[in-house]
Amino acid sequence: MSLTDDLWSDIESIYAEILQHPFVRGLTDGTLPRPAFRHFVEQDSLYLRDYARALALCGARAPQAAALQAFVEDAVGALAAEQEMLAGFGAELGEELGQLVLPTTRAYTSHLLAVAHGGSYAEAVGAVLPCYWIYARVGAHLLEKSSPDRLYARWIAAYGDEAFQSVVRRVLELTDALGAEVSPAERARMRERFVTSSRYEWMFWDAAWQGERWPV
Ligand SMILES: Cc1ncc(CO)c(N)n1
Repeated sequence: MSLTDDLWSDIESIYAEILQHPFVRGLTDGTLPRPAFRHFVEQDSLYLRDYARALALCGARAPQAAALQAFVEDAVGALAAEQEMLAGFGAELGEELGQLVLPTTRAYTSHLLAVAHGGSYAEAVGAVLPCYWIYARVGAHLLEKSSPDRLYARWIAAYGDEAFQSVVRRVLELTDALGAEVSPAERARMRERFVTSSRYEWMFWDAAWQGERWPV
């Protein structure tokens, strides 16, 4: 099995839970309450800044120029997405978005940055991959249904669209090339990082749905 086949088989059940989540279902049927979407947009704009840092680190550590270029381009893409969250969606959501990084966002970005700084290059790729791949799969899935809500339809279009899908294909190819080189122990570590990030992806939607706050 290719590395990406192994990775996806590890998160099949997490992915199924993401598609079932009321936040995700609420995007397509339009029932998602605005405050939950607002929570998501606010936290995602904060997330994207650190995600861009993690991608830039992957790029800096990549042994080959093609991977350096891919990750650095995607870091710039994540910063553009941050601006789109703030300007494009934030403006429509009324009041200025908050700046407080909430627990799940902090936990997820801390995980990404810890692995990107302290793990191997391959582990760093394992950690960032769910951010690409789960959004591409969720985006493509939701695109089939779109949404009666104009704002949600726009969010779906951004992640379902072909430009994002091709960015994700490039990183999947690069991951499989890496899979052919790494030791079994390294492959196991990549899988662990990948599963952890995937769990955080589910938690990120759930935090917005629950209106997560710091308890004290
Ligand atoms: C939490 C999260 N994961 C992944 C993406 C897409 O890269 C995003 N915008 N937000």
